[in-house]
Amino acid sequence: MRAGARPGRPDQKRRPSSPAEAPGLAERRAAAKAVAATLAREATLDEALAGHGDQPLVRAIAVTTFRHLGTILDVLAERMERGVPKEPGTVAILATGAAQVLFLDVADHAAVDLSVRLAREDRRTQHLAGMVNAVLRRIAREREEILPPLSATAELPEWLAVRWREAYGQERVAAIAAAHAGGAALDLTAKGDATALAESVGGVLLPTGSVRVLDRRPVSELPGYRDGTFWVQDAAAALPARLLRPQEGERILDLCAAPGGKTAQLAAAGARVTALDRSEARLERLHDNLGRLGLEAEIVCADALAYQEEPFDAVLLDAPCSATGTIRRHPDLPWTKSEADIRTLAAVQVRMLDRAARLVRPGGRLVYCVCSLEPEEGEQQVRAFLARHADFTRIPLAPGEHGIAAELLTGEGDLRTVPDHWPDAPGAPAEGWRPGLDGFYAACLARAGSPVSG
Ligand SMILES: C[S@@+](CC[C@H](N)C(=O)[O-])C[C@H]1O[C@@H](n2cnc3c(N)ncnc32)[C@H](O)[C@@H]1O
Repeated sequence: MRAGARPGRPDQKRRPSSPAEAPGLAERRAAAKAVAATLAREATLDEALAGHGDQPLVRAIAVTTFRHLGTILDVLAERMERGVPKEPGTVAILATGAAQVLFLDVADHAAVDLSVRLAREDRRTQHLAGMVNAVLRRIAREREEILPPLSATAELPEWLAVRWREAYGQERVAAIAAAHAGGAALDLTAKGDATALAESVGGVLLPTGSVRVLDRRPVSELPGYRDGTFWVQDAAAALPARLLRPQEGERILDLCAAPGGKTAQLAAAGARVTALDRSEARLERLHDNLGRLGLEAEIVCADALAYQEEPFDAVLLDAPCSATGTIRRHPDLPWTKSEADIRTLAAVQVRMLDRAARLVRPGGRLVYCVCSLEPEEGEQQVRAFLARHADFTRIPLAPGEHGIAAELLTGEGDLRTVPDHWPDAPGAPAEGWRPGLDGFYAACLARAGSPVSG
């Protein structure tokens, strides 16, 4: 597969619209299909939307549907005597129709009429066309009473709201949900001088060393992109590699490396990096990314759980996780993950951490991180690891180290970022500031001993 290509599904390809087809129907069909495939867990929303990059309306409808799915499902349920059907194709037609009526600048008659046409053209939903018409018309009539004031927390599925209330409290959950609505900023990591990068792209140099872009130009149009002077990486995602303190010439293993944001940081610091991942397609992206940046790493396609090698000076484990810290970018996540997924992932993380520990030389360092807000995948995981491995201790972060303020640290000195961090520009006010950080957890651990004694 070409590097960067995503697996497509034949039925997601754009059909040429026939001369008789109503204007805008092809876009609604593509959006509803992408939403249905995502709800059915056949693809992530990004994968389902691949191939529609030149159709902003398709993306806008699908993304808006997921951003407001909590409200939309409540609104539908209140207006459907028998409840909202479960079949993903039907939910997608109703939900994309409601998203247009409630949240997008689309004429009601177009939103309703095209949704009804979509229902009619599929034999599984033909019989529901009348119901789609009635429900969406009613939502359009009642829009004024439905809309203000909306609670951001209502956009979260109940299972996630409940567990976050327990972990973070009601106030923080409301702030996180509000941050989801705003989407994510564009952050860059500089290969070299971050101050010069901030100046050249007209961005803000963040205290942690990343650069936040203030305008909305496409990345490839930013000065220095072609020359490989930076890569896109959320400011929180850039912190775990900093916690590892990579040194020139050190052998470092990046254990779940693709597509390579953290590998690039380690290589740019002069470390000799082994970048391991089990996904060949994602490693191709890593290879291409390093190529653009003029950086090098040994690339290994293998299962981390079976990998054996001479122990390294340091290991970075960016473990596969529920990714609930990245909902600003992936609004479909809460609707396609479950508590069971978190339990399954947490069990894999235990095994990965134990494997990673064996790959750290005596006296070496291990950084564990996840882009998840779930304590089972973060704080609890490291506490349990330290209880299992008496030869490892935590290296706590002091407030201010790496530019990380106390509010981004746990009581134990680990990193814990949440999407509502940095509502205002840290340091000086910045015009056009876009708030927020991905939710990340990271801990730096040291193995006892010295290289000589090992
Ligand atoms: C969170 S992503 C890594 C992101 C990457 N560190 C970066 O900064 O660009 C997790 C990665 O783990 C990989 N992965 C999942 N299970 C794995 C396994 N058993 N062995 C190796 N890689 C695995 C996935 O393919 C995925 O690329």
